[in-house]
Amino acid sequence: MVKHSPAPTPPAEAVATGRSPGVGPRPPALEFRDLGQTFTVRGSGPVQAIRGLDLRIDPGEVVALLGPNGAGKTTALDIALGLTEPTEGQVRVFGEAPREAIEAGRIAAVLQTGGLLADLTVEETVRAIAALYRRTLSVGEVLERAGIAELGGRRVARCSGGEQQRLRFALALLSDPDLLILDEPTAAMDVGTRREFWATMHSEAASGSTIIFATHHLEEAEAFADRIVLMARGRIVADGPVDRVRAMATGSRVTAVWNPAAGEPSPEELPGVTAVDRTAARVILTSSDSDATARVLLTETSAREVTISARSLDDAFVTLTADDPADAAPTDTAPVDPAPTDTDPEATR
Ligand SMILES: Nc1ncnc2c1ncn2[C@@H]1O[C@H](COP(=O)(O)OP(=O)(O)OP(=O)(O)O)[C@@H](O)[C@H]1O
Repeated sequence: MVKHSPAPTPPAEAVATGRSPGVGPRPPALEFRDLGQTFTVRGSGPVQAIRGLDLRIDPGEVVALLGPNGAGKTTALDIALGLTEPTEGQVRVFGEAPREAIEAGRIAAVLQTGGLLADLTVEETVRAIAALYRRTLSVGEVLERAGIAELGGRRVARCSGGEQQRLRFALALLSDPDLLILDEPTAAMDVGTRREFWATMHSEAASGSTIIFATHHLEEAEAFADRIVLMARGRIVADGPVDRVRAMATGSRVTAVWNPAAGEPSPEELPGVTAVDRTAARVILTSSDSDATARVLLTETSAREVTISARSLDDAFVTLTADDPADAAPTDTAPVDPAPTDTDPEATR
């Protein structure tokens, strides 16, 4: 888990009033309010890519935007970058319209694809883009920060996919942005390059940048982000710290032969339990914290033959994001599918 440097301590006056002198309260790095995006497609019906999205990301957070194909991740990021004007709702970047934030150099993006000129060298590419800005970091510094200082003289055409992606990252760093947006930045990278890329991003995050990245890889989100926003069909279906969302996505099934006696807790009261089912012989609990559930069952109740069934992370992720969006609460309390499967490997405790 990445540890961030703490936000700068405001002066006492600012603490007392909740405001910084002269500049007002610190606005969120990114805020969507009741955001909606409907695309009109000629020859077919409208496509609702984003529906009623409320999201607030504070400065210094590292947030992974997860979800299956078509969930609306790219559309949401495009709106944050001012590339798409939302059809409903509001978007603010550090309290401003996205275009203003971009003009002020406060937000930058590393997109999956993006024109790089094959015949320029890495350094020439950075110099060419730097010339478009009024003020930038030095070319040497961004190459260093992107981990490609030794590639300055190499032609872009000779760079690997991962190196080209680092070059895009160097370009994004030129304006020394406070908010970095990465849309599937490692999609074209092999495992080793991917690891190196995230190591570089770690140091950016450690210096206090806000980072939002879209990914399909739950493991990548888990390794790098401290918050996951899980989207499906244009809505948020889960939002919270990585451990919490991971627990929701990996919710286990705990079963026991148990008929609660007087004085024992009810199944619903056990820690981590999100759903309770019964068969003639057993009580079946869906739990976000199977260890805690089983511990109380074994130590504080008359339950016996306690079993825990692990669900695969991928299966759980699919279940969570495949829910009917109309039923999915846009909060961090999305339910985990309680349906047990016969093929779960069971471990008896
Ligand atoms: N310009 C467009 N015109 C019409 N429909 C669009 C447009 N852009 C996106 N969509 C549709 O909006 C929905 C959300 O797409 P989006 O690209 O935001 O999803 P995503 O989560 O980024 O998917 P992926 O993981 O595949 O990149 C999809 O149904 C997509 O087909």
